[in-house]
Amino acid sequence: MASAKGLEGIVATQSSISSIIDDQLTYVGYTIDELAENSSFEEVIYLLWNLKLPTQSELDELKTDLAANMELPEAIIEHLRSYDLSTVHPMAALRSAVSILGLYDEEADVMDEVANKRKAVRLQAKIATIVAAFARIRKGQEPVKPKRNLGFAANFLYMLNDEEPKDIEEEAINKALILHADHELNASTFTARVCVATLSDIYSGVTAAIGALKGPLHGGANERVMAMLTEIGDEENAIPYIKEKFANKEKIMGMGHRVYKNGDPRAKYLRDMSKELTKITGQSKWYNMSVKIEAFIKEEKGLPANVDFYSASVYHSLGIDHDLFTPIFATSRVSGWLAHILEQYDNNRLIRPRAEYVGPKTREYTAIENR
Ligand SMILES: CC(=O)SCCNC(=O)CCNC(=O)[C@H](O)C(C)(C)COP(=O)(O)OP(=O)(O)OC[C@H]1O[C@@H](n2cnc3c(N)ncnc32)[C@H](O)[C@@H]1OP(=O)(O)O
Ligand SMILES: O=C([O-])CC(=O)C(=O)O
Repeated sequence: MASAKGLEGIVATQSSISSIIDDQLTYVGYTIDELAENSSFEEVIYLLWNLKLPTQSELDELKTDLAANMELPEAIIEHLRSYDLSTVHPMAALRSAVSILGLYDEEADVMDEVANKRKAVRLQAKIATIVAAFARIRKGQEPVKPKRNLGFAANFLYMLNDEEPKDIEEEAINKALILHADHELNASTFTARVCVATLSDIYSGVTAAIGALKGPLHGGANERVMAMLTEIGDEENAIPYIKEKFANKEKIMGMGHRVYKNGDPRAKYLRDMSKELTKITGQSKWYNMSVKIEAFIKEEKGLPANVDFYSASVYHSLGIDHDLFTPIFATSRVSGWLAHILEQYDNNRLIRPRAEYVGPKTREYTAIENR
């Protein structure tokens, strides 16, 4: 039985949600380009969960439902307050809070399709609030309740900053949320599907997925990109810094991808946003540095920038704390996880691959006193 390390190239399921073909990403057949240019995040959520674009009234209903479900049970706020706020990473806080959220949902273990869709709305809505509330609590600020008249992107920024965002800020977050929403069988989505294929509940699936997204080889890379840019500090240090990383055989965060070998189609939108936003904030150096690094790594190693690379300078320009970058990714990707969870339930079979055994051949047991 031969194995494929990291399951590279293995087709593990069929899915109607998103596809990556010839370096083009589509959600339910619509290119990411059309969606990024024209749609709202709520429209994309509807698309991923229903496999069709909403009519205006369907979209209005989803928006109303999401806004109505954003508020957190007081018990979750109390849990967030109880963490060691000086050390707990927001992704760890989010992972734990989502698990705890399941304890307060009477329908958590109800498995019918309609109840699962209701839970999907509740989870999608509340994850944004958990991220914003935790960010404020750890600064000694009170959490801000969502406003029913704001869209998802604007509400998230409002709850984070206690101030309604400017149009350009709302547009940037809306586009980033669209671009991160789904990505075929990435590691966290696969994790979610493996979990719920045992017929475990939605909260377990999303909790497991958050754990997988947190790692630096996946969603956790965006925070580390900003740490790297900060360490580099100035444009002229960029190439010597990367050369040293190469000499030490260290990986450059935000570069490379398992599937895209010629370029991640999401990166160009984030690159453009980074250019615009860093210019507005008078901090073009982050963009200039990023462009230099991207070109050098492409030239030296043939590796493209992935979605995490330019999202770092985009979120930084919006004044967002660096350790919230991956939780923002989760706030978007939960829409994709939920779509895949619903799809998995719809046509389920336990996911249980095999391992190629490479340990010692069968041996005789030695009694403990003779070892
Ligand atoms: C949303 C997302 O999850 S996007 C990915 C976010 N993750 C990152 O940005 C972390 C940095 N990137 C990486 O670690 C990898 O490119 C991954 C994890 C994304 C993909 O990994 P894999 O498909 O397993 O590629 P793998 O690690 O085998 O790399 C192939 C070769 O390219 C090199 N390589 C890949 N990525 C990088 C990188 N970022 N920096 C330097 N070298 C790299 C590897 O060292 C390896 O070289 P070798 O053949 O000489 O040993
Ligand atoms: O697909 C992957 O392996 C990682 C990725 O880009 C994502 O999850 O958006």
